[in-house]
Amino acid sequence: MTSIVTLNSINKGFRDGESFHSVLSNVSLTLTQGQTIALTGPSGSGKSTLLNIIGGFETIDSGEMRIRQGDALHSVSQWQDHQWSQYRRKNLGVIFQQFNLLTPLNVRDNIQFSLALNQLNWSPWCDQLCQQLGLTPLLNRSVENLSGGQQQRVAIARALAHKPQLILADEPTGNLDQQAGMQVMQLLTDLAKQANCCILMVTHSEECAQFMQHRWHVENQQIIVNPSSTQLQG
Ligand SMILES: Nc1ncnc2c1ncn2[C@@H]1O[C@H](COP(=O)(O)OP(=O)(O)OP(=O)(O)O)[C@@H](O)[C@H]1O
Repeated sequence: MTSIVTLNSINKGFRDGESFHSVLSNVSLTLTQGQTIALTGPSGSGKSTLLNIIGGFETIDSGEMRIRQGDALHSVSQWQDHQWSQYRRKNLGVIFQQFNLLTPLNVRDNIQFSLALNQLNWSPWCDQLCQQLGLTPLLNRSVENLSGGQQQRVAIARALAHKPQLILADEPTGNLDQQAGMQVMQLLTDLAKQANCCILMVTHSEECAQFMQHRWHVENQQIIVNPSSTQLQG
């Protein structure tokens, strides 16, 4: 199994006035190529914080994070902004609950925009993505006029268009009804498998978690890998 991100004994907390609030304590984990993980845990336990650390949107207080670029894992401790930007553009796809599409643009331009950031052109893979996501007839439609399920399918196409090694998803079906949510989960997992992408997905939904191969549960500043049902209930 090829490791793409490793965290080694990392700590993260936030300062609140005079006090310090520890969120993740001495956490070690490895994300590997093609692995899919549901990240669950109580509200405020640190799920989004973990996603933000792995995406380079939050720094760690101590410990070591390493990220694969090419043939090797590199420590990010000395990375400058431009190295984080390059990592995010090339290696990362992000899917949010609120879709975060460029609303004045049509479907094709939303996907093309993300490719252009990597100096990539529209490829047969993009045609395949659109086909499987049911977006081909919608390519010239403005995204603001699409339904929630359609918009989330555009967000998935955009996140996967450059075949990133890692997809970070934060409640990707949180704004969708049950049926659209399950359809989006099926498409996301099928397409990520075709592209050999790892998915780390925050979810509060048991149905969504079932689509992932693994479950990581955040509680008491720790991550429990593949928890028992007793641990999930607390
Ligand atoms: N930028 C910040 N400044 C201060 N505190 C923060 C910041 N970001 C997160 N926190 C705190 O860290 C803790 C973990 O927050 P986080 O958003 O990671 O939780 P979560 O598990 O994703 O919660 P939810 O399921 O409610 O979205 C919370 O107590 C939150 O208030």
